[in-house]
Order: sequence, then structure tokens, then C-alpha cells
Amino acid sequence: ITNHLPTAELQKLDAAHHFHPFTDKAGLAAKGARVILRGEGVWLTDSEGHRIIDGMAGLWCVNIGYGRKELAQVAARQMDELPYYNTFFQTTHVPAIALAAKIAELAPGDLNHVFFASSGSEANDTNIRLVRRYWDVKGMPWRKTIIARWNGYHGSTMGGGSLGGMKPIHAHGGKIDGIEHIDQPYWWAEGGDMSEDEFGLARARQLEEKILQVGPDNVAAFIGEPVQGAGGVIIPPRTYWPEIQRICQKYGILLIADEVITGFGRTGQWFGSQTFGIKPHIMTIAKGLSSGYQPIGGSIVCDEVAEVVGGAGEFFHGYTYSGHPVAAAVALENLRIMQDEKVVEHVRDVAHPYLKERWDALAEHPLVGEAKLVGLMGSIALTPDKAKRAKFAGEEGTVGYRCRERCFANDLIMRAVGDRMIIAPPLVITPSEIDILVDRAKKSLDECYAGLKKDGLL
Ligand SMILES: Cc1ncc(COP(=O)(O)O)c(CNc2cccc(C(=O)O)c2)c1O
Repeated sequence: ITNHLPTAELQKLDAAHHFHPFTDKAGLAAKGARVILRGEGVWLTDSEGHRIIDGMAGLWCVNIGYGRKELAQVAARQMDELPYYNTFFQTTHVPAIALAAKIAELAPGDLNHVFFASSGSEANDTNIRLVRRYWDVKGMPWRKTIIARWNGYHGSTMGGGSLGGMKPIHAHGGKIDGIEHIDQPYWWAEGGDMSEDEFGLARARQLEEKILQVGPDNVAAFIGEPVQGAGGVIIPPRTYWPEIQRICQKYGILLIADEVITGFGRTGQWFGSQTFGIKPHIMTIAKGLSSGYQPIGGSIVCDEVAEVVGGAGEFFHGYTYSGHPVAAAVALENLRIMQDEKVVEHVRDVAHPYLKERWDALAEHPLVGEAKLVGLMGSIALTPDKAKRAKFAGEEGTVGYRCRERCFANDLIMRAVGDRMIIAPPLVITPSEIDILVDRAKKSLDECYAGLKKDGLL
């Protein structure tokens, strides 16, 4: 039933049997899901023949763009050779070895050891186990608390979902013990009359307050995204990360940088930690690791943590598909393409500078309060009053939803997070494709604005 049934039939079957993630099931069933058939570069085609420019690279992940046949060929060859074997019982296989070595080569500093998973959530669950085991071995088994940020996102497993600071996720199934949250460095909405620099320090210093409240001897680690992605592309003030780093070093707590979105070129360097001057003990990776062509994630672990945990007998953790040979082979080919075609340099030297000029110009739009971009992840804050950085009357997210609907109508995919619009296109996007993306975004903003005016909401 792949591409041959008519859309309505596919939608009916989907509504009858498919439980979608993060979706209002009944609402979608009534409306019918958009059936995506194929992708090419930055373009998607749906079952109604619409050609859509994918401003979100799938879910922040299709860094090299759709339709790269080399990855399919590598997958087929690996499937023929060794479709699966595990790395549990003192066995390994070439794809897992080669990918771990390649990641160690690309990762900064002494981040030389990779624990594989099939997703970012699973990798963050690994991280919870790793840091708690590290302190056990160091003779401080009480050091279990991990501090994270409200409105951070670290996945949807019980561990990853608890590390995340999104209350609706905690409300659906609960939160595990030993996780604490501090406020996010979101100056535009929460900075009041502080300067960005002051605000960055103030929010970072909440970490020290929380450490003292929990008791320094009880804190295992701090986890944060260099730039919060699913939280709305919240780019922290430049004073934030150096202060977080200083506080982590002062209390000797481990620092985990969650690079699931910011990793593999998204911010104009291989890793977001390099863009923000963060020296983490552990990095969470997924998404751009394989450009989403195969489900794979992992934790890149520094020498010290790897030696402590690795030198203390069996580490009782792992997954059937940790380092899956097909996923690993495809990820390796993805990274080869990124290196050979200088994709990260393209982001830094061509796509980011070109997009930045046009993205910044959106801040002139009457609906836009702030337009920010780092590498190829950007956000605009929608507001009824720029000077006051005001929220809209009525339920938060209503305007964001209306704007996202206009984007879809204009065959552009942009994500709405609350009343912020965000983009994270494939890293291979060209200047002419950027023009199309921004033109469609501007048209959607104009239509959204006109609609709000007509409905007396502005
Ligand atoms: C920083 C970060 N950490 C962990 C995860 C979890 O990865 P998995 O989904 O592979 O378990 C993510 C995932 N980020 C993510 C996933 C799904 C949707 C959206 C959105 O912004 O709509 C964002 C993420 O952005």
C-alpha cells in the first residue's frame, strides 16, 4: 500500500491504525494526515503532488538533504554482508568500530569513546546511568542529582523526558527522581529590563544556587543544549555558557552537552560546543549523525569518564541495536559525504551568511519581535508589540499555529513553538533555495498578519 492508494484511503488506514507521536490522535483522524511520498535535496513531495521546501530538515536531522543514493547503496551492501549482529558479548563489527573511530576523530578534545543508541532519548538515558555510575566508582554513590533547564528538551523516554524541562511531558507519565531544573536563558521573553549580558549571568548563576540547595556533594552533572532547539531555538546570551562552565568546574560536576540538534554542522562548526566554547565531559548525539536516514544516536564520552566507568568491571547498560551495523554504516557514509563535500564549511561560509542577511531583515515585519540565527538554526518571535516584547492576548501558541498553517498552505515547512517560528533547513541548502524559503516565510507572515487584523486580534 505504498504510493498507490489514493490519499484519502491512506489517511483512513493511518487514522485507523497509526498512533502518531506528540499528536492529538482524534483531531488528526478528523483532519487526515499529509502523506509525504519522497524527498530530494531540500524538497519534499506529498501524495497530492505538492512540492514543499522543508525548512525543518525533517525533524532537524536531514543535514545532507534527501535523496542521496550513496546511503541507500551502503545500506543495501551492509544488509547483504551483515544485517545485524550485537556488540554485547565480547563481539564487535567493522561498522561500529569505524563509526566510533570517525566520531572520535571529529569530536573536540578528549571525547574519544562512543556508547551507541538508536535515538537521542536513549543516549540521554545512557548518560544518566553513566554519570551516576561514575560517581559510584569514585566512592560517592550519593552523587545522583542531574540539573537541567526548564523548556530544555532531551527526549521522550522516562529518563530523557525527565531531563527535559517541558511540563506537559512530565504531566503525561511522570518524572524520574533526582532531576532538578533551573530557568532557561531566554532573554527576549524573560529578560525584562536586564541587558542580555546581565541576564545570561543571572540565569547561569541559578545553577550555583541549585547546587547549593541540593548540596554540592549530591550533584552528579548538569545537562544542556548549546542552543535549545525544540524549546524554540533559544540562543543564550554570550555570557551564559562561560559562567555555566565556571560553576561546573568550581563544584567538580560533570557537564553534558546535548548536541542532538546542534551536532554535525548545524551551528556552522562540527559541534555546537565549539561554537559556544563549551568543554563537555559527555556529548549526546543523534539526528545529523546519519542525517536521519537510519535511526542511530549515542554518547561521546571523555577519556576520564570512560576510564573510570570502563575500568570498574561490567557496566550494566545497553541496547539490542547499540551500534547496529546498517545504521552505523549509513552514518559513516553520511559523515564521509559531509567531509568530502565540505558541508560544515558551506554552512559557515555560504548558507549562514546568506540566510542571516535575509533572516535579520524579517525583524522589520510588523509581526516579528526578534529574528535570531546561529548557523542554520533560526527563530523569529511573533509579538503584537515589538518594543514591549509583548505576548499575544489569548492562549499562547494560537498565533504560532495560524502562522504555521499559512506556511503549510505556501508549501513551506516551518515549526511553530508557542508563538515563535523556527527553521533548521538541510545544511546543503543553496542561496537560491534560501530565497524561496524566506520569500514563502514572508508571504506566510503577511497572510498571518492580515488574518489577525481581519479577526480583530491585532
Ligand atoms: C536536544 C535533543 N535531545 C534529545 C532528543 C531526543 O532524540 P530522539 O527523538 O531521537 O529520541 C531531541 C529530539 N528532538 C526532537 C524530536 C522530535 C521533535 C522535535 C521538535 O522540535 O518538534 C524535536 C533533541 O532535540
